[in-house]
Amino acid sequence: MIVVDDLHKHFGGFHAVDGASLEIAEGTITGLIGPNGAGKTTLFNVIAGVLDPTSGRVTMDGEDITGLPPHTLFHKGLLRTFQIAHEFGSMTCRENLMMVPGGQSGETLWNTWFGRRRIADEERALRAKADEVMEFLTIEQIADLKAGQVSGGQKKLLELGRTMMVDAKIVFLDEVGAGVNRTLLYTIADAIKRLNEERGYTFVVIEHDMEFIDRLCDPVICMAEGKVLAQGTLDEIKANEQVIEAYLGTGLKNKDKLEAGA
Ligand SMILES: Nc1ncnc2c1ncn2[C@@H]1O[C@H](COP(=O)(O)OP(=O)(O)OP(=O)(O)O)[C@@H](O)[C@H]1O
Repeated sequence: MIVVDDLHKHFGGFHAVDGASLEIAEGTITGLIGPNGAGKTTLFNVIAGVLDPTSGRVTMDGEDITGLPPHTLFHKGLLRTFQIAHEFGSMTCRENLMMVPGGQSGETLWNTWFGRRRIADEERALRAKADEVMEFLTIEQIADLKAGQVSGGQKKLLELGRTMMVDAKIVFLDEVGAGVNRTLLYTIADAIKRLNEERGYTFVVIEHDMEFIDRLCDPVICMAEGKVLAQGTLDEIKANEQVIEAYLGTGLKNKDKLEAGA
């Protein structure tokens, strides 16, 4: 589905992504792990059009999507979750979801004058969709709360919910579990699994929590120093000499991360 071929992203003389090549198969929940500074987020940002690559190629279903801007990729069904921006914190959770689909009729002056009925119909449909998404994620109870007031975990579910407002094919999740308690972490993992199984979403998940990765991901790809080191099941990755060395090379704290959940 996604093929990344010899991708480079340099910041000045620093090679954050240094010739990474990998494939994401349709229908998988692929885990992306690696020690701090391995280049995972930078790789995500290049694939999702947030950063231009220095060189290399990204294709989606055979089509070259290298360097396409996020909104173009969004319309192709490739999404990357973002934290709910501060300025949207004063809107309700439902409104945050309703804002997602672009190109609504209400956006043009013509429609403002002549299309009131259509706008009302679209708003009703959007509201129903938002409510359906919140029900799927079991967060109906926060619909009318301001997004800035809900817990960190609920915010993560809301971020995931934003990807459900459009027909996403592949979703990139960057540490959705960070700073979230275990119970909510499992709720998030469960939602990801159900979206994968019931709605056919493909996921790529960056995560440091190995238990989370273990629960969800197959295959797992390990990066270090801007390169892909290994790909396989989590057990294969954990047993890989190069992977162990890469984690050790960046200090014991990282090695503990690899072993956590073993
Ligand atoms: N805009 C930038 N300018 C300069 N250096 C950057 C920039 N963005 C990232 N880097 C550097 O690139 C390297 C890779 O960073 P990146 O965030 O992609 O790693 P990561 O694997 O996601 O790490 P972590 O697990 O800690 O989030 C880091 O050394 C980082 O400091």
